[in-house]
Amino acid sequence: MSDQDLRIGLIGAGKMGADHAVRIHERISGARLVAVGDPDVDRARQVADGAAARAEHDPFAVIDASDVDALVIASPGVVHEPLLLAAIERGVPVLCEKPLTPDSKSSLRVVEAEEARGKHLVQVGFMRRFDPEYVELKRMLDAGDLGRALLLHCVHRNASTPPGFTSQMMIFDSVVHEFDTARWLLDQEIAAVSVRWPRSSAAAPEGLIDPQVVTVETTGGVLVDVEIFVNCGFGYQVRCEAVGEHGTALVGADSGPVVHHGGRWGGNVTADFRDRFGTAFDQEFQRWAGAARQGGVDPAAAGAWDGYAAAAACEAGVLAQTTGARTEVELADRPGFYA
Ligand SMILES: NC(=O)c1ccc[n+]([C@@H]2O[C@H](COP(=O)([O-])OP(=O)(O)OC[C@H]3O[C@@H](n4cnc5c(N)ncnc54)[C@H](O)[C@@H]3O)[C@@H](O)[C@H]2O)c1
Ligand SMILES: O[C@H]1[C@H](O)[C@@H](O)[C@H](O)[C@@H](O)[C@H]1O
Repeated sequence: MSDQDLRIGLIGAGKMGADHAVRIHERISGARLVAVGDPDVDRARQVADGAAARAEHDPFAVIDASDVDALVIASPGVVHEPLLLAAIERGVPVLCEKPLTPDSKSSLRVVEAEEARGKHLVQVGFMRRFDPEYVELKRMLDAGDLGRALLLHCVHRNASTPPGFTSQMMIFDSVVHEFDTARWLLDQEIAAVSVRWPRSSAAAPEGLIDPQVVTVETTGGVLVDVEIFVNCGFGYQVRCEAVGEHGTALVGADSGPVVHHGGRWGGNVTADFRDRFGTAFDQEFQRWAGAARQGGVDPAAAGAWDGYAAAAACEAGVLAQTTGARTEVELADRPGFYA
């Protein structure tokens, strides 16, 4: 610990907040956790105790604290907007877990507040941008190694869903990652979204349409298909195969030790996102802490505009799911501030 450490306030002490607290405390350098805010103060205390930080039941007490240099928001997406607006007003850098907010209007308000403040302060936790394999795929596409990109085939599978997880959440909580990934990998916007589905898995809770297939058309003429299957039962799997004019590249093929034992061979499937993207989260946080010490955000990360664009694509996706129709994405003009 040093006097130069970035002093971080964490908001939200649930599954993700607890994981990020350990990350800050044990794995990244030049930063330490000083406060944890959660209306469930017992949870806040439990997470804070593990990192020698203090607990607050009011998240705004963390945002306003004079010993907090930067914020991590890991509360549910529906409560992000007021927290982000308060952080922007205070002028502190903030790493906000995805989604920026759950709808495009509130996301645009965050974008406008940041632009009015005149400083890039908001980073959105689309951690795939820091996964070594995705970074290599992005490099190949940028360099034109595969020729022009034509298709992305994406697979996004979760073992199971928590209670209350809805068909709409499969778009704005899960496929939001693929919307960001496609925009980032291709340097194109999402133009239109369509959603179809087969019969539901018997493992899907009552009322959940699972799996679904989301088709995305980009402004540059690339077609992206996403299988979202959130009760696949066997583990966490995220894949993306890019098809270019001269070749293909696949990210997320199973890797790790191949074990031969007891007359069988095979390997392990990761259990969840913490497992599969642990390295990406660590890298995301380390780089963000470095940028936040200088008062800003990491240019390699998703910013507020990216969060807004992903929210607009989600909105089109949810509408497409409801109406069954191909739905165009409505996007505001991109301000020069986000060029
Ligand atoms: N990047 C990823 O892969 C990934 C994975 C999981 C979750 N997430 C995101 O992380 C965020 C948190 O998800 P989670 O799974 O940890 O949820 P969770 O339900 O486990 O925890 C959320 C916590 O936030 C607290 N909370 C509720 N309202 C709050 C408020 N107004 N201020 C402060 N805290 C509040 C709750 O008491 C709870 O402790 C969500 O935005 C989610 O989408 C991202
Ligand atoms: O909030 C989680 C998280 O974003 C995971 O990365 C994603 O795989 C899940 O589908 C989603 O529910």
